[in-house]
Amino acid sequence: MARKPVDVREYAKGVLDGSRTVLARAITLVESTKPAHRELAQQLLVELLPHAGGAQRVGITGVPGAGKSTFIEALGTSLTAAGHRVAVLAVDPSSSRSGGSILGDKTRMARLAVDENAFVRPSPTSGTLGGVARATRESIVLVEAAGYDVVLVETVGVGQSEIAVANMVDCFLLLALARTGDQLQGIKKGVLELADVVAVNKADGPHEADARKAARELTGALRLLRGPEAAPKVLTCSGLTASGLDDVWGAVQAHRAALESSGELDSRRRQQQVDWAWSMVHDQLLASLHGSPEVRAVVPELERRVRDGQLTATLAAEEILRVFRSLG
Ligand SMILES: Nc1nc2c(ncn2[C@@H]2O[C@H](COP(=O)(O)OP(=O)(O)OP(=O)(O)O)[C@@H](O)[C@H]2O)c(=O)[nH]1
Repeated sequence: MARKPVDVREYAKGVLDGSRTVLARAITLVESTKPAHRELAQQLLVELLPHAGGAQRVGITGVPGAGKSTFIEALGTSLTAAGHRVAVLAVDPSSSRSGGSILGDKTRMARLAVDENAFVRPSPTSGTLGGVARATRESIVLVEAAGYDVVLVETVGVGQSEIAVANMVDCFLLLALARTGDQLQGIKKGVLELADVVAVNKADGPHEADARKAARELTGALRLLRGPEAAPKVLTCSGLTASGLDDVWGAVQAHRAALESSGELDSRRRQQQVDWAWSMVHDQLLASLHGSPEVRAVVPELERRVRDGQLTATLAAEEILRVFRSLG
């Protein structure tokens, strides 16, 4: 077993040399919330940033049961067979509550987990969505520096985590399911607005016709929602039989090529960095507000008075902010 790296240079060298053990440890470092680790992690990221940015970053979402792990396993193995190096990361804030990650679990991607050209990492399991998303964003830098040229970031299609993932990738892929009667059931409008490519999954055997019908309906719905120009392409595929995966990957690449030729890829990534900085400011301000004993001392009473109609929400917010600001 490799010796544990002790300083930033050693970490950086190990990552750049493609050591999986050091890469795994470096990710653990960026996931840590301990101040000493945070400082070391930031130094490491500064060191590795010049070597990052080379991968195709793809977000993958879908409701639980949409077949994300089967799809990623099939797509990932076909990409490694074609000579790519594939990293799979995940954003699953529920894992911080349950203590166990439902996404990116190695046992769900048995073939990819033992593929020497793939690196599968479960979702970080500590902290808020902001914290989990930060760790995953920083892990993208690490896996890119380690030479992975495709980064797949998986997220479960419930809650705010899709927005976080859409903001860290070049292409956001939605895996949908055919559901007779109500094809849009379970897919939130917000996710339809974020998707760059949509694939109706499990288009195999007796489900194939339903999947094609769902794809047509989704195409119509997306044109209404986003306009004919901006509406993403809707395809059908099966993670189980691997049919249609080439087309889905083709659509992901076509989307990237369009972004690249218009110069938008670069500006999108730069804007993502700015948004990321601000989202950390928001998270940290809120965390220090909620963590302050002075604020906590006044909040229950203010909330009670708002609930009872004795105080307006505006005045309550002003009072909370006044107490927070007075702390200097
Ligand atoms: N027919 C068919 N079944 C599939 C396909 N992909 C996955 N399944 C089945 O659907 C179920 C869920 O698949 P997973 O790949 O675990 O799905 P997931 O979206 O990761 O699900 P969660 O882990 O619950 O989020 C499993 O029973 C799979 O065998 C597919 O392409 N076709």
